[in-house]
Amino acid sequence: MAGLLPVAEAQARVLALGTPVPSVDVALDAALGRWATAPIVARRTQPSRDLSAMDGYALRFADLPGPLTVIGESAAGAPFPGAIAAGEAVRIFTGAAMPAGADTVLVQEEAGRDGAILTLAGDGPAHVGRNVRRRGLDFAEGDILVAAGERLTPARLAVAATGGVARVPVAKPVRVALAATGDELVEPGTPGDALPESNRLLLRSLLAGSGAEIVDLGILPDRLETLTEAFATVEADVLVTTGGASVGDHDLVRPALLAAGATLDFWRIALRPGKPMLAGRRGAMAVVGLPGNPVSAFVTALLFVRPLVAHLGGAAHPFPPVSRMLLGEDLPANGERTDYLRAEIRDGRAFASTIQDSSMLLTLARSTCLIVREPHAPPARAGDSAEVLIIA
Ligand SMILES: Nc1nc2c(c(=O)[nH]1)N[C@H]1C(S)=C(S)[C@@H](COP(=O)(O)OP(=O)(O)OC[C@H]3O[C@@H](n4cnc5c(N)ncnc54)[C@H](O)[C@@H]3O)O[C@H]1N2
Ligand code: MOO
Repeated sequence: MAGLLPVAEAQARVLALGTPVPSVDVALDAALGRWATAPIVARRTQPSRDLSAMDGYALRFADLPGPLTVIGESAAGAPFPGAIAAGEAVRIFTGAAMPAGADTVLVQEEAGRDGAILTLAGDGPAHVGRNVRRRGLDFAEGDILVAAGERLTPARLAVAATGGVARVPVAKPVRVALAATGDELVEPGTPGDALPESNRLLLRSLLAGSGAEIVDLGILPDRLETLTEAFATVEADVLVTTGGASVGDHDLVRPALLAAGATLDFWRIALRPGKPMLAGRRGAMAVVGLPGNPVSAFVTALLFVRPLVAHLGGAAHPFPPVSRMLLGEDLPANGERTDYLRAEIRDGRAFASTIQDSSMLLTLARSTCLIVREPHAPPARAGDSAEVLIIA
């Protein structure tokens, strides 16, 4: 279709519309889901000294099979103060410091104990150093624990804490203004038969846990003056609208944005669902106008809005990761738009839903992935490998 922007080009242009957000240091507890804006470097070595990996006896490997004399105890947080000499052992527990002179731990299941006398009751350690965690096994002071641009996952926060880091550099919250448009829409839970508005909830949920701060503009009516006023006065890093993006007489988002002083970068993408998406700027604020159909709003939010917010939040890899999956059924040749087919994964295979209508939320809700079909892709066969985006 002439004039429609390819998806990858549209994605690059949307990222370029954003204005970088400054960094700030926050406590680890406030950083989950955000991105490190600078490398997080270990301030300590882990473990900071040689530790036992097991409950048992610290000894000198050369002294085995013994018998040995137990001269004391080393517990985590209460190390044995002295050193062991030839023929001696120290009772030791997991995580406790190795006493000076010991090089190996005999696990207690393979030890015989009679008073202070320790004997070998099994095969014993296979080699010197067995069951000892050497100083620096995990990382050393100065090592990079989290690279700039990486997401702060639970494990990365835990390694930062272990590295002696209490505050981490992240982007300030990205302010995302959300506006639904449409005279037919009511807030969810409103009695009656009117259409509950669901796109803002979808967007809030997709952005949850990424450090975004939502500026809620609510449901706006299909009135040019009201939309213009809202778009001209909102203050945010990103404005996301839904609905009113197409060509109907009541599709007023584009004229309202222009009247509000925004400039449009593009309108309409070679994408199904989501063709009528538009993008531009008003001053330093990026503007993304999503189509109103809920599935179109979901797909465009996944491909454009969440990556833009991640990019402004410092993400090195803001786009949704692509996986591969075998197709469960044949697929017909594709048309000129990149298609994101709602599909379910069963037994490791992706089955596309029979009806791919962009208004059908239940189909989307039941889907676990989107099958990506490139423009003009030839027919595909069951068992072929296909690109998918995992969505649930
Ligand atoms: N003559 C043409 N008509 C349409 C075209 C076209 O190229 N030529 N494109 C179609 C495509 S593709 C899409 S997608 C839709 C998108 O249109 P709009 O962005 O203008 O969306 P609306 O008309 O406002 O709404 C579409 C549909 O979705 C419902 N909706 C809207 N907002 C919400 C919301 N926040 N929560 C729940 N549901 C919502 C709305 O009631 C409509 O049913 O245009 C095609 N038309
Ligand atoms: O391309 Mo529209 O987004 O499907 O229904």
